[in-house]
Amino acid sequence: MLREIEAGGEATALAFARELDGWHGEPLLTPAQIEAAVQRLDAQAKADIRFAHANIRRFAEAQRATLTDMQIEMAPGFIAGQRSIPVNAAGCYAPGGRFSHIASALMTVTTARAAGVGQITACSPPRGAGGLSDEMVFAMHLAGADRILCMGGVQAIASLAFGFFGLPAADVLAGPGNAYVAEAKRQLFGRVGIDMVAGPTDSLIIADSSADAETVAWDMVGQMEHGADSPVWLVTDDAALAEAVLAGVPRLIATLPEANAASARAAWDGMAEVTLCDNREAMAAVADRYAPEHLHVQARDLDWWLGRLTAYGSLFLGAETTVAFGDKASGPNHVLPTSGAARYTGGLSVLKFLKTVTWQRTTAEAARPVAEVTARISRLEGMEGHARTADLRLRPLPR
Ligand SMILES: NC(=O)c1ccc[n+]([C@@H]2O[C@H](COP(=O)([O-])OP(=O)(O)OC[C@H]3O[C@@H](n4cnc5c(N)ncnc54)[C@H](O)[C@@H]3O)[C@@H](O)[C@H]2O)c1
Ligand SMILES: [Zn+2]
Repeated sequence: MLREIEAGGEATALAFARELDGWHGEPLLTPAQIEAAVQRLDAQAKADIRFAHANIRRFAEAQRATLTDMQIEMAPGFIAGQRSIPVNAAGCYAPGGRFSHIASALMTVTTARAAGVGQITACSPPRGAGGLSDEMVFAMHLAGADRILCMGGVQAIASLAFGFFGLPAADVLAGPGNAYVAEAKRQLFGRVGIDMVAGPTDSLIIADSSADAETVAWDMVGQMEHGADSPVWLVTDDAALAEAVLAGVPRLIATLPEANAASARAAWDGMAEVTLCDNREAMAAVADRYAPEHLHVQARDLDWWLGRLTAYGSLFLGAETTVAFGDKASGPNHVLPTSGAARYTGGLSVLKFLKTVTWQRTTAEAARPVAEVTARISRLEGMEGHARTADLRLRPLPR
């Protein structure tokens, strides 16, 4: 699809949008359409999206503030430094196939804005003949999207990367999506930056005997709603709790609306695991090995767990919080590494939209020792051209 779209251009992207999503409208929203969606949306939805946005922005801005430019004197007169520079253009994908992930729009666009990205395009697939929902448009607009593209799947990712429809070609593509979206981003990586290759969402709960079995079971069921390929794991050192959760989950699933229950049942039957351990160190070792996207601890001594656990996308400490808080509204980003990728990366942050670059500058005097060593190392390597450029710095430069 990527090859076809690159060769065929905008017309091919639009043809896929018609074929796969039944979309016959314009790809880009006009300012009037955005304004109309903002006007139509009810006050409670607006207030809730504003609440979530304010938290996500506050967290992302604090994250940005931890990154300070630096410079050091390597030797008197020789200075080297480091700066963080935002990319020029970002493309932010919010999934919209099964669910309309307005929270993903907030997570990606808000974070790109906090990083200082110049041009941000947000996109999501049309939800029926009306295109994007009013709440999706409101969320994208509030978060600071410069343009809104009503398109999903590979055709959207390609349009962002290649700069179709007058969009600035994206330097970074961010946001979760299904297997087609993830694979398109993976194949484009190198030409553009991406946040990560995201697979189906996963969650692990650590619970000791202080946990409430019904709460643990609900937290598992809630995340199993994502579907058949979304694993949820329970790790416990309390056999009675394990038995109670095993008995409780099917009962709770049955209380959900049928479509959601079907997804949760498929995840429970196909993917879920309960692991019984001897002690908390063994539980921590299991969690580190699974490196879950979401890790929720419902156990005593939360500070011990915070210090001990080393592999997760985002950590939820205590029964008072829940993974859904992070998914929707509490502040830390929900675009997170899945399928064990938390062994080597964290989730979406301002860092994914920033380039950490370095610079150097020197006086002729301070350059001398560096030039001498550079020339000798270059000659050891057989690089005479490099050596000559260093030699030049041992004499006064012509003006
Ligand atoms: N990790 C996270 O932070 C996170 C957060 C939210 C959602 N998600 C994940 O995002 C995914 C959302 O998937 P979705 O499908 O609901 O929405 P989506 O927006 O990712 O995909 C919908 C698009 O898929 C394309 N498509 C459908 N069938 C196709 C086919 N046969 N060939 C080519 N393209 C096709 C269509 O063009 C459509 O626009 C889920 O896997 C969910 O778990 C992850
Ligand atoms: Zn979730």
